[in-house]
Amino acid sequence: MRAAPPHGTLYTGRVIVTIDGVAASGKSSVASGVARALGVPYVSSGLLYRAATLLALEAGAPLEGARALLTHLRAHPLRLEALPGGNRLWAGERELTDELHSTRVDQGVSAVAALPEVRAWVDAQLRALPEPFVAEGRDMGTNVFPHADAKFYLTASPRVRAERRAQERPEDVPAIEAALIERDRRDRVQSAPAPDARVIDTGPLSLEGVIGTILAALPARSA
Ligand SMILES: Nc1ncnc2c1ncn2[C@@H]1O[C@H](COP(=O)(O)OP(=O)(O)OP(=O)(O)O)[C@@H](O)[C@H]1O
Ligand SMILES: Nc1ccn([C@@H]2O[C@H](COP(=O)(O)O)[C@@H](O)[C@H]2O)c(=O)n1
Repeated sequence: MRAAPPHGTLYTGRVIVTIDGVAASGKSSVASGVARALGVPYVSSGLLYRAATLLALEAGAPLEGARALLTHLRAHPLRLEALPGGNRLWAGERELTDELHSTRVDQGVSAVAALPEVRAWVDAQLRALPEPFVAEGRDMGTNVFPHADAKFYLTASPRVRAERRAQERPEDVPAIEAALIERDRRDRVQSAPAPDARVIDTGPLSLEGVIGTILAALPARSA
């Protein structure tokens, strides 16, 4: 069932909203809430990088070797399923979703995401998606959808993000914080906010507060 959108109409037609930000800043939770309110799907670009990383780790392929990785991806095509309740990632008949947020994928994914060939592979899949949708990641508003209708960029201090993530992971807060800082450093090249993005510090806000801030900032649409 679709939630009521903020302006009394569902978003329809060719509309893209981008939500980028640093690691664990709330991108997927916020994108999901915004998309539900608008009655549109959301897509988590990070899942494609995570899935490529998981397959490479399982195959024992070097994470820095684009050629071997892309050969593997062509042999095992990935499918991103953008459902209202969340994104699911499939490799053929096998669902990978629950395996994509492990610590080993967290640690390897930035190396894979640094490969231009892998970025082009992800970008092509995202640009083929039918609008409307909400897209979240690092470079949705800059590189992939520079023409997006509305752009947001989420931040929060490493400590706040680590405390939130500690509810989901076995590691303690200092270890998670150190890993987030390192992942931000490795992802820095593709993680700059778009000049026309609204930057939101989620630190003092609840999840509902961030979602409400974004919905209030969206241009009204007619059905
Ligand atoms: N404003 C908020 N207030 C409280 N908790 C939040 C807020 N935003 C997100 N969270 C919580 O923080 C955690 C991380 O959020 P989420 O997974 O959506 O971040 P992400 O940016 O998509 O992470 P990643 O970059 O690792 O994929 C989740 O447990 C989520 O519920
Ligand atoms: N647009 C994007 C999205 C993600 N990445 C890389 O994938 C990693 C996992 O992404 P999450 O959003 O799930 O944290 C991330 O650390 C980046 O290495 C990217 O480069 N561009």
